[in-house]
Amino acid sequence: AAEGADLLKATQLKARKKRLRFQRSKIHDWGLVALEPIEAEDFVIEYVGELIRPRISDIRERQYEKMGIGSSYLFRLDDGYVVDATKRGGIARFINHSCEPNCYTKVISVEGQKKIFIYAKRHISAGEELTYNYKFPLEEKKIPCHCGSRRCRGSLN
Ligand SMILES: Nc1ncnc2c1ncn2[C@@H]1O[C@H](CN(CC[C@H](N)C(=O)O)CC2CN(CCC(c3ccccc3)c3ccccc3)C2)[C@@H](O)[C@H]1O
Repeated sequence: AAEGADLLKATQLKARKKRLRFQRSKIHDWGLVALEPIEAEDFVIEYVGELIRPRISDIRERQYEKMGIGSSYLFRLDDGYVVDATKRGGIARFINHSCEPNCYTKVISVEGQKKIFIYAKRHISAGEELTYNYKFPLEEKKIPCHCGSRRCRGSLN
């Protein structure tokens, strides 16, 4: 808990709002682009959504599949909890996956409330699309990856 609070304070200190914009992506549909340079390890944005329990997320996942909107505004946490950005989400839900990402995610629990923060893995120039590794579990049905990086694994899952 202490570690979470310190990390949250450090994040808030470094969290001078980064100017970001969602726009058409070369990777997939819409993506999130940095409008200003971002330094390595800088806090970029929080993945905001509703924190839902595993059972609820299964029900919603089936709902979204039925509505044909895919389940991927869902950010799965290690303990099975899910942050669902489908209905009430921040623009972080537009960040695409890359096999050589320029950001990484960190889950911090503060007073029992889990928050997902996205940090820069390296210096990001203005105009670059933000990406992180989705770390999707391996599945039979592959989603081809269009990240375009040299060491692309070819699929998201
Ligand atoms: N490297 C990559 N290579 C190939 N594909 C990649 C890569 N990275 C991400 N993706 C794709 O992006 C997905 C993740 N995505 C990241 C952002 C995305 N680019 C986007 O433009 O939304 C968020 C999800 C995309 N979905 C959109 C639903 C939308 C909808 C559905 C049907 C018809 C119209 C609209 C919807 C709208 C309103 C409410 C609910 C759903 C959610 C991955 O699951 C994968 O399909």
